[in-house]
Amino acid sequence: MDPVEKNGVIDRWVKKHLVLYTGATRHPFILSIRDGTIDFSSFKRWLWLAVVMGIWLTGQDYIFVREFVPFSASVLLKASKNSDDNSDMEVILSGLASLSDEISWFKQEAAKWDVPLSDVIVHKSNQNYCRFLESLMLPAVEYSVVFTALWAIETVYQESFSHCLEDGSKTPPELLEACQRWGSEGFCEFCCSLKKIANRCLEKAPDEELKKAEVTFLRVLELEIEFWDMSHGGPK
Ligand SMILES: Cc1ncc(CNC=O)c(N)n1
Repeated sequence: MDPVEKNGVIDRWVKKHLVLYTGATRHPFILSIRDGTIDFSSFKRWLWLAVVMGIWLTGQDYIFVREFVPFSASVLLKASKNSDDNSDMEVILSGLASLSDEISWFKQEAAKWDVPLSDVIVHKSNQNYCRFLESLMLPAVEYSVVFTALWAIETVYQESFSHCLEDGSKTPPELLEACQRWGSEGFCEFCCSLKKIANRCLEKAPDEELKKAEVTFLRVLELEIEFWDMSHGGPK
């Protein structure tokens, strides 16, 4: 593939796999937070459900994030060894710093709702996702491949939650704080930095590696959809 054609790999992939991408970033769970698409008689019940599901997913997300931290650290390690740009490390490090903040927030939320995080039972979909992260932590997995995963994981959350904050959304106030965590301007800029780095790495990647990164991108989208799907399965 000639270099011009490789430009903006990420945008090309998003366009090519738009159905799956939209499936992850506009999942019915997210749309139900945003739209309040319900008849008014059941509004209270819906609000209650949304809040309960939000809290339950928070417990699952806490478990996910505890696996996502070592994954991000493994990307950092690869950056220190393979990257030709020193600023990659700073971007990854800032991501790790916000994960530290996020873990404290999860604990605080759990205390507020009186749900002990130590008792959370890991859902099968979440377990699959954590296993996938583990497989990416192996030293042999290329920097461009893991970076694509990092970009995709963060961006699905950013796009989903910023959608819940757009004008006209009817997000329950109890969930606003969660939405602001990932829907904020700052997190959006962070995802943009991730995208630039991912594009830079992918432009230089040999075709074989590029194929692997694309498959990894699709796997993240599927796993994110399955993560949201837990909201109608409930605790299992
Ligand atoms: C399932 C999932 N995907 C992405 C994120 C966002 N990254 C870190 O917080 C998250 N918390 N959980």
